[in-house]
Parts: sequence; C-alpha cells; structure tokens
Amino acid sequence: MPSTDDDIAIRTTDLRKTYNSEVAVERLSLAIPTGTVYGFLGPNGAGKTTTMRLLTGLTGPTSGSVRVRGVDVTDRRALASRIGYLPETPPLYEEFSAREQLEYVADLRDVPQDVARDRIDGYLDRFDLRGDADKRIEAYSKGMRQKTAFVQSVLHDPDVLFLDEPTSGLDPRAARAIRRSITAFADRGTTVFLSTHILPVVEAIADAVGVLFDGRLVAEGTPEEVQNRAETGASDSLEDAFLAVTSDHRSDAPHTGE
Ligand SMILES: Nc1ncnc2c1ncn2[C@@H]1O[C@H](COP(=O)(O)OP(=O)(O)OP(=O)(O)O)[C@@H](O)[C@H]1O
Repeated sequence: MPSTDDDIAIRTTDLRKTYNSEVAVERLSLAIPTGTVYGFLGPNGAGKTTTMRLLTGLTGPTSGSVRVRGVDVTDRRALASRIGYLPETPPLYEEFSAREQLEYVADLRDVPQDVARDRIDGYLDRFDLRGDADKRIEAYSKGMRQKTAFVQSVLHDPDVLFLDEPTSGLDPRAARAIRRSITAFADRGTTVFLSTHILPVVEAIADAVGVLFDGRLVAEGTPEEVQNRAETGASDSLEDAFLAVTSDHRSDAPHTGE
C-alpha cells in the first residue's frame, strides 16, 4: 500500500539547491516515517546543513519540494508549532539567563505559562542547569549553551525535531542525557532528524540512516543494512560503512584534497 502523509513525517521530492555554480543538494528524495530517528551522515561539505535548512523552510530550494507532517514547508506559520530545530549555531540572547531565554521561547511558541514553567524546571533539572538557570548566558560554557539550546528546541513538544550535532561540546553525562531525551521523544512518536559526525550516537539510537555525499544520497537503510551494503569485510561498524560508501563515490568528486 502506498504510504500517505500520515505515515510519512518528512517527504522531499527531487530536492535541489545550488549556490551560484555550486550544487549543495542534488535530487534528494526522502520519505521518513513518523516516529523514526533518522541519522543523517556525510563528510564535511556534503550538504547536511543545507538540507536541514531546506527541511525547516529556512532556505528555499532551487527546485523540488518539502512536506513535513503533510505541510509544505513554505507555510512557515503552520509549521512553526510542529517542528523544533537545533541549528549548528543556536540563537541565544547573551543578556538573558537560561530561564529567561526558555520562558521567552515558550511564550513565542504559545506554550501556556503553567505548562512552560513545569517543563522548564523539569529540563533544567535533567540537564543539571538548575543552579545556573538565573545567570546570564554570556557567562555560560559551550556545553551549558548547547544544553539550553536543545531545551529551547523541544519546549513546545514538536512533532518533528531537527538536530544538528546536538551533543557537540557536551561532556559524557550531558551527551547521555540528550541521547536519552531523543530516544524518549521517538518512543512517544516524535520524528527526529539527526545530523552528526558522532557515529556511535547514530549506531546507538537511529532506526534509519542516510549518507549524503556531494549533495547526493549515496546510501540509506537501517544501520545494519547500510553496514551490510557497504561490504566492509570483517570489522562491521557504521564508521567502516561510512568510509566505504563515501570513498566509493570519491572518484566522482572533482577534487578530494587528499
Ligand atoms: N550560503 C552559502 N553560500 C554559498 N555556498 C554555500 C552556502 N551554504 C553552503 N554552501 C556550500 O554548499 C555545500 C554544502 O555545505 P553544507 O554546509 O550544507 O555542508 P555540511 O554537510 O553541513 O558540512 P559540515 O559537515 O562541514 O558542516 C558546500 O560546498 C558549501 O560551501
């Protein structure tokens, strides 16, 4: 039976994005089922951030289309309450405290005040931020900023969550708290689109993996399928598979720098 927009949380059709003569994303067609944790992999410059920006409607495609939960991403108003986005460089107000930042974002997303207060307290505890919650963000470490930014992306309980390197700069305890949160969201039916270079994280929590190389999807499937397809031999890890599928295509690249 063909899948419908009810089952498919993220659907892209022949997505293409160019910057002048540079092709950043080429003929990308994705159909990611609701509730999936999708690990989005690719070497530096492959087009992952560009894809995230296309999927969240922050940049328009040169051609092709994107629907998230059945809504065309050009309809930003309809989409805002349904998606959460943690970008590579999260927007935080330096002069705010974490609590002020989170209250501000909850208000923007129309989360009722009492619900917001409870959620914020819960997240501040879970991420060991409660003691620093009233300090200005300008005095925060990279990890404290990253945790605050993660919380702000999930405060409104979005249906689809886009995360760009969510565990970047985090110590093992904080990274584990984020991984557990991602899994808990997915268990409740949230779809998580996760871009990261940390392959063990993908191995641990992703249901499906897509590998982008030079703007094109060069492998897709469960982590096991991608590993098997790469035929890496004895040591079957996602890292071996990643290196195999991206080097298979390396000869097509105009210049590898190696
Ligand atoms: N605003 C822009 N203007 C021009 N070119 C851009 C722009 N954004 C991205 N590109 C180009 O598009 C290609 C893909 O970049 P992108 O940032 O999407 O890759 P990435 O996979 O996220 O890389 P990384 O893992 O290093 O963050 C690169 O060649 C990059 O130079």
